Amino acid sequence: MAQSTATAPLYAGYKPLISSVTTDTDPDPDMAPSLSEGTADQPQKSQREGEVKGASSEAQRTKANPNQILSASNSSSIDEQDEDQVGTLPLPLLSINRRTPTLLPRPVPPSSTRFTSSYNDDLCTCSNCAYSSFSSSSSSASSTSSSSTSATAAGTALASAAASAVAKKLARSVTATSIMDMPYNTSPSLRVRTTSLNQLKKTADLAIENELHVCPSVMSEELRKLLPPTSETVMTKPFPIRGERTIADCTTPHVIAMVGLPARGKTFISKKLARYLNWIGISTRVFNLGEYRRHATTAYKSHEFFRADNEEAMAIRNRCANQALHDSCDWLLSGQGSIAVFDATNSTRDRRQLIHDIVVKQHGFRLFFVESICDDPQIIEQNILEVKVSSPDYLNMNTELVVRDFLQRIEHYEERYQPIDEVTESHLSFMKVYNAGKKVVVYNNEGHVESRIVYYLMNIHITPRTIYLTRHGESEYNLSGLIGGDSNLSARGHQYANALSTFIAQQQIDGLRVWTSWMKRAIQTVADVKAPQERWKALNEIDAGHCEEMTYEQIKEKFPEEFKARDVNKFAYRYPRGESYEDLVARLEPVIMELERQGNVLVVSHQAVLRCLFAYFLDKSADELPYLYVPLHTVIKLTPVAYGCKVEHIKLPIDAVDTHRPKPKIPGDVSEPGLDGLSGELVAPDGVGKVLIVGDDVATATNGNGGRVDVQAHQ
Ligand SMILES: O=P(O)(O)OC[C@H]1O[C@@](CO)(OP(=O)(O)O)[C@@H](O)[C@@H]1O
Repeated sequence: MAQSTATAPLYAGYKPLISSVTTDTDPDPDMAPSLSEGTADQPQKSQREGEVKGASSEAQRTKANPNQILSASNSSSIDEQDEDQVGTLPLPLLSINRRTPTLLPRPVPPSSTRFTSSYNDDLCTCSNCAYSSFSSSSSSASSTSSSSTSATAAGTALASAAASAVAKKLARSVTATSIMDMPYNTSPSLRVRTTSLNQLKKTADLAIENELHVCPSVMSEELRKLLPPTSETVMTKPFPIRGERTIADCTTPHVIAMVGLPARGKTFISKKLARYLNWIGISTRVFNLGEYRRHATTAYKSHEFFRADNEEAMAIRNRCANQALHDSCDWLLSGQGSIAVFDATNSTRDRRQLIHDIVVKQHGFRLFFVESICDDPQIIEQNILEVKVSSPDYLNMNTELVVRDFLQRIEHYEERYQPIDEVTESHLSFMKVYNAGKKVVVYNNEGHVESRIVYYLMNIHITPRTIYLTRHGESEYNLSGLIGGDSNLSARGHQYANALSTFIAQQQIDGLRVWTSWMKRAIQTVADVKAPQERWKALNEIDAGHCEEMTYEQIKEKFPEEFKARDVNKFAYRYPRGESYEDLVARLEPVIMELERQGNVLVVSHQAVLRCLFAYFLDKSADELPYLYVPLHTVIKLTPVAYGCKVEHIKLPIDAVDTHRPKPKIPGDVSEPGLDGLSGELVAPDGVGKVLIVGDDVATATNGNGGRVDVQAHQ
């Protein structure tokens, strides 16, 4: 609804031009009352002038207010618009006017079937299928159609109706074409949409140029391709990208409420899910009830606190739950975020009903429950040992005591636990994950965001594994400071390839798989690595478009404004005819999804691509992402632990140039330090990361042992 309200101003100024459409004697006054305002006698010349004037003022308006364009560009908003408003656009109506006499009479559909979003349902103007579109229409429509072959007065009226209908359809196209005037810096998502809207414009032009009355079913293949998108032809990217989601997919805030007994991995799921959603551009925050409880109470003493008959404690727990839930909703209401994950046990029906009342009934948000069910004692014990022993609740308590206390805590919850029930809670939307993903049940899945969450949670696993990330060896272009391209490795790059294969062999990694981009420098780097290899085009380096194979200095000289713009917002900046980091994240989503499914993997890719992958594992923001330090000749070892990821940097001792360009203080400045020598920092997040430099023996072995490297000091 908000969308159609927002689109209204786009049409507001066009009423006078409607007067040019006079042959439309639409029998249905609801359809387009404004269409009857004009006269048939106005000369075509003035009509054309009006047409041009209208078009240019439309363009100006469009430029002036991209927000309106946003609304208009949304295909659903176009489809849902008030037909009156749509019918007021001038441009194609004139063309239709000229061609009206050639239109064949055809049946008028019942008003309820008119102007649906698919052209297959449109009024068809060819004699071939006068009946086909509306074969199920009312009998009066059918009887009208029986006389369609004779050019009677009724037929003429019908032809006008048809012309009007087609005009309206084209009016939509013209509404859409105005989007082509959008400013260059419009969000990438809109620019992608423009592609399909360009098609709409061509549709209008071509349809006018060609025989407008030709039915899609008899149109040439080429012309049909240019028709407005239908559910079959609609052009979208495989994955929407950051920012776009917040506009399009996530307009309704969501609360994801966890359900389950303690030690069922709820916090693991919450944190991991939030990391993923933030990475794909949906602002997400976890509200953990345990933290509220710790804040509201003095030091935790024992499981007694969680007894169902401990009224005092129960009052505190309920207060904390209310507070956490209200904070989640307030955060969503403030517009800072799109998804709040309410990480609590929510283990009774009453609690879930309360959440539903507040989230859905009071605020009108979407609510999705994720219940984690686990009856595998091994998984539960592992969970307690991994995350509960180090919990602030159990500071300085020995492991055995912790396990015993925690198991008793679980028992208290079990007394009152009511798993989500499909019958009594059939109004809820939820998924159940059994034994860390062995089985998944989805119920009342309500939309795109939920679907993505379900898909993601179906892919993650908790089997221990390690991911190794490395850039290719130093390339010839790295040596000369050129970006992009597809050059070979330098001599030192080949040395790194040798050292890497030895290092990997030394690690004796179980079931290792090697993934590389399609670029020569990446493939050459793993030539000697003994493991199954896969090439991913998605791992190719960022496409620098017109700036490919140039140095930063050359870009600055040739495209100074572009160069500066990239420094201002490196994440969102898209190279002319190339890509942005934002695009990269979208392109890499399938890679992340597959990485989540896999065991041990070595990924050999490029500076920008690895920054994106690294940011996912390290939960880095869009601002930090394009500046993460990913130096050459260094292996980044990622080991998932508890709620995060352990990071180790293993630098193999082969020199390489430093290609990192830190964010300059002044956008566009290339004189900043950092272009030579080490400029970035190896990231050691949360104190768990380590920088490891492999000993000199590797270099010696590389040089003096026919490529057989003896790697040792990397633990
Ligand atoms: O985004 P910035 O910091 O420019 O880094 C990306 C650049 O890194 C480079 C090297 O400069 O990657 P790589 O050598 O890993 O393929 C370029 O090809 C690429 O354009």
